[in-house]
Amino acid sequence: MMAIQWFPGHMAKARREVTEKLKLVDIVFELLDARIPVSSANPMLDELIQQKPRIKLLNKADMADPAATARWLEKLSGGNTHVLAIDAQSGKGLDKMVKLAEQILEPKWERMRAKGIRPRAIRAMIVGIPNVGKSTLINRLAGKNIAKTGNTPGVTKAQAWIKVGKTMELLDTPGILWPKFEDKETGYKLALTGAIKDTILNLQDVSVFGLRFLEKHYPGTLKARYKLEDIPDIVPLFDHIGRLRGCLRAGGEIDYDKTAEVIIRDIRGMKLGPLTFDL
Ligand SMILES: Nc1nc2c(ncn2[C@@H]2O[C@H](COP(=O)(O)OP(=O)(O)OP(=O)(O)O)[C@@H](O)[C@H]2O)c(=O)[nH]1
Repeated sequence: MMAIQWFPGHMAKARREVTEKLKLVDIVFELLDARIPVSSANPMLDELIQQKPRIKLLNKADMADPAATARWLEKLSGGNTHVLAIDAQSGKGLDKMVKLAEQILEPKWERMRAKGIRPRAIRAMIVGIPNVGKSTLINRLAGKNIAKTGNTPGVTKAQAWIKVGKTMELLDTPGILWPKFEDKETGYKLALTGAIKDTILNLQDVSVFGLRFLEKHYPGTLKARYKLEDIPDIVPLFDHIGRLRGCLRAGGEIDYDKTAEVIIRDIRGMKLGPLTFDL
């Protein structure tokens, strides 16, 4: 995972790089995290892409609440927006993304054929925030490990294309854009899904947000995981989980930092099952 701190200079550079790459492609795959389809979007992408065809991919669908994913697929698609749920790690849904791209670009290809131009491969790129699964997806589509994780600042290199089947060529490096920094809640969701570094937010705050979210939206799951009859207030809840999981200091007191880590690790590690945080 790339450890990016998004300072204004980095944002400007990322924007420039994505803008350059966009000129080379016919279609953009916007990779989103199926657990946070709204919070994992980059706030500037619409402006950068403008009228270029785009397919939104809800990745890590295996980690998201299937009912919520079904609702998001319906809600986000319509008009010019196409959405698919995928799982880049296992490869689920990837055949559909190539077919959908062919379908979207068919009118353009038809026009080329009508002018007597021999159709070339569709050129595509992947964009997304850190840790959303860009490299995993590129590697999957390539069928071998040729996509590199991360990039080297200051080193400009020629773009290389990966052949995906007979009809598509994919840029071998993804466009990396920053996540939203709009409000605390978005930040917590990004932290719970591993999109931002653990040092950016206070882990106790992140875990408290997680527990309150679970209490509200997935109470049965919360109770089952931590052997609760009822869900108590936040401090006794922390005490209970800390004791249950052995997060204790030398004197026997509950170690809240450790407890927070355990809760976050449980959520990220799917110990509470598949969850969606944008509902
Ligand atoms: N469960 C699950 N995990 C996934 C999926 N796709 C990617 N991952 C995992 O998510 C983590 C991040 O994946 P990467 O492919 O490195 O993400 P990236 O977007 O290239 O990350 P950066 O290099 O930070 O920009 C890895 O641990 C992957 O194994 C998926 O569909 N399901």
